[in-house]
Parts: sequence; C-alpha cells; structure tokens
Amino acid sequence: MSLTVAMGLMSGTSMDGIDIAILRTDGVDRVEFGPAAFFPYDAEFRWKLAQSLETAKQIQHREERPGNLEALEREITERHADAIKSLLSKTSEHPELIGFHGQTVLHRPQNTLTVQLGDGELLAHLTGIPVVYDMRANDMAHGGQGAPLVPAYHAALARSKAAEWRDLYPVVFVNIGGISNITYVPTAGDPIAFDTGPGNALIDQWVAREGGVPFDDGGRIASEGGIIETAVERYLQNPFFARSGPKSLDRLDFTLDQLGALDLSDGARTLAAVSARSILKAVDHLPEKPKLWIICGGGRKNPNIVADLRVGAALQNAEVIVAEDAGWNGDFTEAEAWAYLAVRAAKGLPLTYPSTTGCRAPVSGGEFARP
Ligand SMILES: Nc1ncnc2c1ncn2[C@@H]1O[C@H](COP(=O)(O)OP(=O)(O)OP(=O)(O)O)[C@@H](O)[C@H]1O
Ligand SMILES: CC(=O)N[C@H]1[C@@H]2OC[C@@H](O2)[C@@H](O)[C@@H]1O[C@H](C)C(=O)O
Repeated sequence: MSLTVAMGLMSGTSMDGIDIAILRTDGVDRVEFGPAAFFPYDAEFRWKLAQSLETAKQIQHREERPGNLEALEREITERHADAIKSLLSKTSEHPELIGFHGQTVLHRPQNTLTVQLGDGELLAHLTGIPVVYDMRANDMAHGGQGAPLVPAYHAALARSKAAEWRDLYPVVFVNIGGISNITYVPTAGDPIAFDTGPGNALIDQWVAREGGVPFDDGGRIASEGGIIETAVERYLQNPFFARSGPKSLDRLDFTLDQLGALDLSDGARTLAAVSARSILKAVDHLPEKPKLWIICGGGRKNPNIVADLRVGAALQNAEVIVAEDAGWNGDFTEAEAWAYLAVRAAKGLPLTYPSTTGCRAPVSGGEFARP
C-alpha cells in the first residue's frame, strides 16, 4: 500500500506548546518517522489558554465561541501555521495532509460535547495543505467518549514490535500528558483504552502557583519532598477511579483543592504519586495484567512518577520502559498519532473502537478542509 506523507499537530492539555511530527504511513501497519519539533507557548499565551477554559464552560453547542474564544481560535490556528512553516523551512519533506488536533477547551462526554479550538479551513488556507480536524466529534456522535484517540496508533506501534515483544504481551502504553491515558494491546483483538486520571496538569499548576515555574523540570522540586499519603487518598477516593472504561476526563475534572496547604516540594511529590497511583489503579480494570509498560508523554521525564510506576509494576511482575527504550521519541507520540489518524480518516478507516471510547461500532471521523 502506498505511503502518505502526513503531518500531525498536537496542542495538548498541558498547554505547554505545539508538538509537530511528520510521518510516512499507510494508516495501517507501516510507519516511517520524519522530522519533528516542539514550539513552546510563552507564559502570557499559556495564561490566556488557561483562562479560556473558564469561558468555554458556557458553551452548549460545539460551534459556539463565546467571549474571546473566536479571536483565540484564530490565534491558535495562526500559531500552528507559523510552527508548520518553521518546521518545513528546515526539511525537504512535503506533507500531503495535516492532522490538526487544536486546543481542547471543554470536554463533557456526558453531554456529547467536546470542543477543540482550531480552524481547519483557515489552517488549510494559510499552509496550502489539506487539513483533517475535529477528529473527536464523530466518535461522540456514535456514542463514544470522544477520547482517547491515540490507541489506534499505539496498537500500530505495538504491531511493529510483534516479533520482538512476542513473550511480553499483553503490553500497555501509558501516555502521561496533562491528563494520562492508557492503551492495553492484547495479542489479538482491538486495544482497550481509557483516561486514567491527572498526569502533569496538576503538577504544572502547583509549581506555577507556588514556585513561579511552568513545570517541575526533571522532577527536581518533587525529589526534595515527601508523599503526603492523606492527600493522595483524598484524590484517589474520586469515584472516577472505581469506574471501568471507556471513560475520559476534562482538564478541570481534577483540581488542586484536594491537595491542601503543603510546602512546594511535598505538594509536587504528592501530585507525582497521585499521577503514578492513578495509572496503577487503572490496571485493575484491564482483563489481564500487562507484562510490559511503555511510557510516553512529558511525564516520563519526571523520575518520581516513573519510579513510582516501576515499583508498582514490579509487584505485578511487569517491566517498565520509556518510549526511547523501544526506539521511539516519546515527546512526539501524540503528534505522530494525529498524522496517522489523518491518513486513516482520509481512507475512511476507523479511528476509534467500542473498546477504546465506547462508540457503538468502529467509526472513522474528522472534518476535511482543502486549501
Ligand atoms: N523535562 C521535564 N521534566 C519534567 N516534566 C516535564 C519535562 N518536560 C515536559 N514535562 C511535563 O510534560 C508536560 C507536557 O507533556 P505532553 O507534551 O505529553 O502533554 P500534552 O501535549 O499536553 O498531552 P495530552 O494531550 O496527553 O495531555 C509538561 O507540561 C510538563 O509537565
Ligand atoms: C478531550 C481531550 O483533548 N482529551 C485529551 C486529554 O489529554 C490526554 C487525555 O485527555 C486524552 O483523552 C486526550 O488526548 C489524547 C492525545 C488522545 O485523545 O488520545
């Protein structure tokens, strides 16, 4: 099958910036990695995005853009176009298709409502490249959670290692972004996936508020603190963790309120433990204990989270690796996934499955914009 050169764009719940990755893929099993880059948002823009979550609470229908959201959507789109131009100026690749995630500002699966700010038509116009966007909406229209969408790509990555990992199935991909999600890949059959709880978003909010820094670089702040078990328990009592999947979260579903008044480093360490233990709890909802855990996303750079995961996984006789150990770049897995999903969408292939989002049957999705 012929390969498409596709570019994926992810501006995730951490709101830290834009990840871009170029892939050559058939949207099925073949994946060849191209160049990738990260374009960080400045502090002022991160603040604007955080404020937009409050404004977005008024939205009743997906198309509504109250307050400054219309202007913000334009700015987000223009920033993506600038990032694309910057990456393309440094490579000879010519993407045929863009998969555009946009910025999630509201996610209420219980109301069949998910809103990503990002104007696909404008991006196609600004870049001259066809764009697939709004990839979550069709899943919701078919009874799904609208998230997570990355599992189809995780499953393709796992298939690419089928021979090497023969004795390690079932495997589980753990994406520690602003929110964390997992994809369980069995030896045969569809992947099982769901959001597991807070990833880095609460840690980012805590160290920004108490320490004036955007994230806990290398987990250094947390490494100086201790785990306050009573606070961890307050988080883990949330009924979300007792529910089995499919399930998904809005960025505001967990807040700093349960943390209480801690000092900076204890707070950061405690939130790292919340992140790891909520992932460990998720394994209770899987049909079998995975033998191999592959950690992707920014949270793999926080050694406190990874150490807690290793301890928990070892008790289940499982091995924990980071994406790089498998030869992948864990910073760009999601951006790559959006490139892969765009190609699947263009071919009408399913993006989601009943076992990943709860949709009634496997469904494709995405709106198409042509320059
Ligand atoms: N060097 C680092 N040390 C510690 N944490 C880091 C480091 N680099 C990134 N992070 C954390 O990772 C976060 C970004 O992760 P990622 O890019 O996976 O999130 P995202 O794109 O928002 O994804 P999602 O959509 O899954 O929420 C940052 O906000 C920060 O908390
Ligand atoms: C609604 C939304 O944007 N959800 C994100 C968020 O960030 C992580 C988790 O929550 C996941 O469900 C999803 O992103 C990933 C990339 C996904 O859809 O697979």
